[in-house]
Amino acid sequence: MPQPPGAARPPKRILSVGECMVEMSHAGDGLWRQGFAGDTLNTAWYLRALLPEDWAVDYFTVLGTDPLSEAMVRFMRDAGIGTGCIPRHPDRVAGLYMISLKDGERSFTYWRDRSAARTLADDTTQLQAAVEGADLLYVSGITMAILNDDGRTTLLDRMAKSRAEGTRVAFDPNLRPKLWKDAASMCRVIEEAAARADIVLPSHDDEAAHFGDASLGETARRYAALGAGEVLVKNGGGAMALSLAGAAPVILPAPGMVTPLDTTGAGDSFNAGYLAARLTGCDPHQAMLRGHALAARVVRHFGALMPHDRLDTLR
Ligand SMILES: O=C(O)C(=O)C[C@H](O)[C@H](O)COP(=O)(O)O
Repeated sequence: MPQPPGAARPPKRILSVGECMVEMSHAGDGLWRQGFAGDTLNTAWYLRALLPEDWAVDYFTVLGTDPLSEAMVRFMRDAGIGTGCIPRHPDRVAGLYMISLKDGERSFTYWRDRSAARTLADDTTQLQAAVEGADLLYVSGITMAILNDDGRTTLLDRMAKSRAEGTRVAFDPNLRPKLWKDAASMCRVIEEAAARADIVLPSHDDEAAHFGDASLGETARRYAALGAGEVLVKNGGGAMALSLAGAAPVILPAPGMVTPLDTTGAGDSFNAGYLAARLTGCDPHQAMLRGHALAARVVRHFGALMPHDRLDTLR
């Protein structure tokens, strides 16, 4: 509907869907720091830091009624992330993960088998209500991994419907074999989800390990062939590949590597930098540079989430 002159434009809205967990990360001297993180929340966190105020960034998951679930919702709300559509499960609690580091490269141990978030697609109406009105829907392979078969079908349908209704759908395959029953189901569901996305943001090392892609270009081509109009293949801080509208991939040189302290959140923060730039009018090359600049900061920090006030200069 046309707006009367001078009327404020309604806010644009991103909805990120997935699981936020209690995070235990290194604090030095054998101590552990408790935070909150999870790939889709990490991207929402950095999107909130980067996007102007006329964008709403909302998160959809399911949490428990336990004190840590309460603290998690407060944590998101205090950061300016919308939590209004997060339902509570009466008997399940928030999941937990711990970061182990070897030369700055992270690996994760999870306690999330019965987390509340696993039920996020059990109620179709609730999910649909959360997605309604979103300009961008953001989902990852981890979101897919934590659901049961019915939940996966529900979320895949929602992605397809939202896309048909004009919501842009962005997807990071974020391959986590530990969360899947076997590699074949992981690869099948990841491709089904990617086939319902406009923007796909895979990481080449994971894709090479699980899909056998011999090059960055091959990863880009594979996802473009599934129907994504925009595929940006991340590459651990090195040169990346971009495929637009099914055209042959081009290689984008990256501006230089940094020595990481903890790579947790590198991919998620890159996605936020890239998407925030794309949503505010940058071309994919500029957006890649923004994503890279943010991820280069994040890997110099322990844990997935850097405080917003340390990101001021990136806005
Ligand atoms: O593994 C999960 O389920 C999590 O959500 C924990 C982590 O916060 C992200 O996985 C970090 O993701 P990267 O940006 O790829 O380092």
